[in-house]
Amino acid sequence: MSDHGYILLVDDEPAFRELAGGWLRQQGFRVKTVGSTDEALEAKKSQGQPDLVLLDLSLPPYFDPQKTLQTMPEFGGCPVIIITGHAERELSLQAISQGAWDFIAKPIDPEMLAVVVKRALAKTRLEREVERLQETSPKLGSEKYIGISDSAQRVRSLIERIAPTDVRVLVTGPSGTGKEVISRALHDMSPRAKKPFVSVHCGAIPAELLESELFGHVKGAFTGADKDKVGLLKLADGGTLFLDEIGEMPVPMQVKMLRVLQEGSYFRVGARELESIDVRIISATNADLAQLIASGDFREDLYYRIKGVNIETQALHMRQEDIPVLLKHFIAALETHQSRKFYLSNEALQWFRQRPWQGNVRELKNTLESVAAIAVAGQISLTEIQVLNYDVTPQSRSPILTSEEKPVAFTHSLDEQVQELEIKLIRKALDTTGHNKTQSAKLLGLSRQGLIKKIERYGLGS
Ligand SMILES: Nc1ncnc2c1ncn2[C@@H]1O[C@H](COP(=O)(O)OP(=O)(O)OP(=O)(O)O)[C@@H](O)[C@H]1O
Repeated sequence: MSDHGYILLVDDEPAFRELAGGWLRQQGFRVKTVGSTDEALEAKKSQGQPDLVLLDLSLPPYFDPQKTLQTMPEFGGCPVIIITGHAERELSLQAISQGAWDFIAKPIDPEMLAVVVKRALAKTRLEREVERLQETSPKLGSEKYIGISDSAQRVRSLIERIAPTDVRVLVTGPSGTGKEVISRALHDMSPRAKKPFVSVHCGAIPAELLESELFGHVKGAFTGADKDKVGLLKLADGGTLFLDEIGEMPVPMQVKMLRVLQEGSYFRVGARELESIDVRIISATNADLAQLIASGDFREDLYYRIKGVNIETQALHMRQEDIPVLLKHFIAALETHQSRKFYLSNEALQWFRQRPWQGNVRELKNTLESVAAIAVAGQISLTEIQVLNYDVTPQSRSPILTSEEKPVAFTHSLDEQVQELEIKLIRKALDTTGHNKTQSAKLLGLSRQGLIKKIERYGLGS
């Protein structure tokens, strides 16, 4: 097969087919010529999807250009170039408005034909490349878990390594630290990505309903079961089942779940036939499962079945360096969502950096969103934070910057003061990251190259 591309030429004039087909073959294209739309669709079935279709509009059996135009979508989305008989300009324009890529008028100039065809094939190639990249890009999912700390980087690299496998994963860590974000990323980057991701909050469903929610039931299985019901497990078939707060699953249900994990099969409530499913199980908890096992509230055998690989998240106060990048990420999301810009003052950034954030990233995000909601002209400063009654004591203003901050005096030019501030911030960022330039650049919102230039300019290299 020629790798220049496969062209399907549809025209009812044998002489034209011969001539144009010959030119195109000389140019290195693989060409199939047919005389009607029926034959064209037949050829598509037997010879596969063309990269390009050259289509005469006046074709048997109807010789009706409108009818021919209606067949365009059946060529599977590849570019269609219309061949017009006698300078039918109107018709050609109409064809383009209906999705044709281009048109070319008879008598055809071979050089013109070659140009038009090459341009259309380049489009096909590009589109296929984009599709391929979208399907295979390994980073798309894990990049949603934001952070530059060692802990966040470890989490991302684990996601990338285990997502393509079917290994079971247990995500542990404090509430609001992104356990669900991780679980979704694992699914999005897996071969199951196009199948469902079904999330079950094991503690939120009353114990007596959980079995029927998960496994489904048959009509008449219990009072109120007035029709068959498909369970969440079946809905997740082929995809991922996310068992959130697995530590809260009632013990009798744990026994039933164990069977599913061991055998891949279960009974719907009230049913006699076994159901089989193929799901990947990801579980998450902020509870200490070892302690629950010791107190008899969690089955040890189930623990070993769900554990597979353990991904552990850290409380936000243990990785403060993640706060600026998380804020940047959430602000960008707000900007996209609200189509407006936000500006975070340095002092506000410091305030965000220092809070204990017991509710972790969830609390950070909610707080930012509340403050942004009242930010006049998008300015987020300590004033807005104070208006919402958050504590803004002078200590909470300390930090990166202000511990060394002097009162503003107009003894230096603005440029000099800006430079002084830049030097302080760069030094502080380098100290905070143990002189890691990539991380420092991220903290400062600069490119690595940009940071290196500034370090050289100010003579800050050690
Ligand atoms: N590293 C992160 N990157 C981006 N967003 C994050 C990150 N961590 C948490 N979030 C955001 O914080 C919020 C809480 O995250 P998530 O629900 O995944 O936490 P969780 O650990 O599953 O919480 P819980 O234990 O309470 O269920 C979500 O809005 C999520 O998008």
